[in-house]
Amino acid sequence: MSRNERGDDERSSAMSRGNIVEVQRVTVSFDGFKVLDELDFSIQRGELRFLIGPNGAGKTTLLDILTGKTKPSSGRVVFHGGGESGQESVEVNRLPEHALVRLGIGRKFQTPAVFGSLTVLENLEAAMGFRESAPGLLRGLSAQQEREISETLDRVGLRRRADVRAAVLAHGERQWLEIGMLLVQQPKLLLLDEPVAGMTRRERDRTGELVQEIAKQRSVLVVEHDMEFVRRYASTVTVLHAGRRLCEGPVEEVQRDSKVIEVYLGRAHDAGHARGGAKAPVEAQAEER
Ligand SMILES: Nc1ncnc2c1ncn2[C@@H]1O[C@H](COP(=O)(O)OP(=O)(O)OP(=O)(O)O)[C@@H](O)[C@H]1O
Repeated sequence: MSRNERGDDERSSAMSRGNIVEVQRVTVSFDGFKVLDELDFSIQRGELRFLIGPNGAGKTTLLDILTGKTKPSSGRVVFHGGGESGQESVEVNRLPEHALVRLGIGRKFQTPAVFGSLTVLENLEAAMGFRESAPGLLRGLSAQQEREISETLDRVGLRRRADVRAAVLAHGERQWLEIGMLLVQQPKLLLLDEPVAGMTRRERDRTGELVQEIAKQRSVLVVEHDMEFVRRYASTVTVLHAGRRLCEGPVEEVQRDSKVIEVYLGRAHDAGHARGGAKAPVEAQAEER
């Protein structure tokens, strides 16, 4: 190996030490159509990353790849949060979804998956139980776990709603409860799919602050169409288009990029006439409800 090659190798291993997950030349094809096209993508430890792009760009498919729901046609996904140390590299494609959840890849879908008949507190306890093995569950929660649940109630702002049944929560509260349920499972990488969809402005602001708070302790990837929210709470943004990375960088740079304006942001001003069936970013939701 030449000195140059060794240098490249060392640099790439130094880079991967800083990354929690790496998507390496991943292609996903459905009926010969490439939804992800030799995509390279990574997220650093402790990073808050936003992912935007027109409809059909492959954003959801990328989340599916990261959680093991969809297996790539080629390429690989490496999660650097495995093993006892929480630093070991694990190949995502080789593990079933539930194993990846236990390893620390947590995902929140657009529709909250909370138990309506249970209270907020009971939902958090149930989620904590999922972290445990069956014998652990039978022993009940430890004092430490109860402390964690209590801290989570404060973090997601649901302390005063602890004994309320989840079925009667407001839309925003239900979303925060689900985020809380993910947090008690201690994910190292948290994936949020359009977390502010359908929220009022106040709920969006609280969610933005919550997401930034969470990202101080773990890596977070947020898929979002609401550009007002992205501008306000994102630092680094990746723009996906036709299964490839179109642009990546600070939000101020990304929104000035002519390619991004052409394929995505420009459509905000032409929402009713978006080309190729693409949906415009949700600027209108920024209005006070
Ligand atoms: N299981 C599947 N079988 C066939 N085609 C699929 C499947 N899943 C996704 N696709 C196609 O892959 C493309 C990308 O879809 P994907 O949902 O990843 O895009 P997206 O960027 O998340 O879009 P949106 O913003 O609308 O959620 C779309 O054309 C979609 O129809």
